[in-house]
Amino acid sequence: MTKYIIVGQGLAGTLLAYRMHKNKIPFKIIVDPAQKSASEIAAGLINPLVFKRLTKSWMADTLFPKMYETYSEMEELLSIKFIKQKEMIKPLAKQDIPMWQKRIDQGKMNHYIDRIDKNLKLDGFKEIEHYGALMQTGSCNLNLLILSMRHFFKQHNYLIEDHLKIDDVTFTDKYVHWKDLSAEKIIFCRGYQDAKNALFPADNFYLTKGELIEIEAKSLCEDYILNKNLFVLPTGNHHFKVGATYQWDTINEETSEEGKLELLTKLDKLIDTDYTILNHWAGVRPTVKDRRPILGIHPQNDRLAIFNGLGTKGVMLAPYFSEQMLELLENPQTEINEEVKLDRFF
Ligand SMILES: Cc1cc2nc3c(=O)[nH]c(=O)nc-3n(C[C@H](O)[C@H](O)[C@H](O)COP(=O)(O)OP(=O)(O)OC[C@H]3O[C@@H](n4cnc5c(N)ncnc54)[C@H](O)[C@@H]3O)c2cc1C
Repeated sequence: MTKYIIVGQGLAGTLLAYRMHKNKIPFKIIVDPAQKSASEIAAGLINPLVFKRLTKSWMADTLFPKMYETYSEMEELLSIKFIKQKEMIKPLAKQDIPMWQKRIDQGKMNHYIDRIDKNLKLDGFKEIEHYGALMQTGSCNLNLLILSMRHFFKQHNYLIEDHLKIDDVTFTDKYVHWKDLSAEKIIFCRGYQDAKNALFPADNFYLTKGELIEIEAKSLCEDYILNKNLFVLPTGNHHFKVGATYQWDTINEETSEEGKLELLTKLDKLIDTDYTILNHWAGVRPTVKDRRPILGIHPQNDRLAIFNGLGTKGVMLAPYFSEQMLELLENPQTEINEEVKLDRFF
């Protein structure tokens, strides 16, 4: 008997489980390590802006402080560093400059835009005529975070490595049961696998496949993250993650030659140095039709809950919304953000 069963140990399950541990709430977390997880391959880029119309990312001012606070707590808990802050350089076309200047003059993005400038020559990159430089940007080494937390959960006897089949989950008056485990509630955090979860309404996800590569480039500058149509993220030892693609027509976890070609074509427009491809990954982002996370307890079955829909920005969203999710589980009357409520699909 435990209080909560969490299914899935990607970013969503990991952050929710971390909060339960922190609050000394009994739980078990089930993960099938053979089931691919977007979190284990994602680049983990942290970027507060949406470049298209140069706006702040949804709720950035609220999400950012919680994100840095939570990850630094977890770094301390695990005695490892998985967050790296690094300035991001966004090469600009001449016609972009007035909009960037306007945003700087308006003063609403002073936390995030450091400056616009020109003529930047970085080792291994083609000369950048105009650019914007961003602050509070960086990356989260998600693979390290997820696997270190898996080790931590194992040590504390929270983790069950198994594949959960929906048909094996049963409900009685007050409890939910799976194999020999019983709990007050089960929370699904299975990433894109929950797009086909028979226990919840269908057709709310609009999944996005993504591919990225890792390269080694001995003479490429490692001081900044470059972001123009794709990102070039230094990860140390002359290694860089380069990504990502957005594909909506074919949803699977297979790497493709087209995906690789798309990335290499864009990369070659940005850099002029030799490199070797070390890795190529593909995964599926749990993106929702209205682009908002999904949090909630099932209105017709209060033993059933979901925390999902972290989409393209899981690193920013998971810390804040895992806290809201736990508050909701502990007190179902808690008012959470309207836009993320599971109720919107009923
Ligand atoms: C190519 C790519 C690049 C990305 N880049 C970024 C980025 O730069 N920045 C950013 O913020 N976000 C990025 N994302 C998005 C980010 O990865 C997601 O928002 C986030 O990882 C989703 O986490 P999740 O826990 O919901 O899902 P997942 O990470 O997919 O986790 C699902 C979990 O459920 C488990 N599971 C599934 N089915 C079962 C079952 N039946 N039984 C037991 N366990 C099960 C899986 O093993 C896994 O542990 C990227 C995604 C992709 C694909």
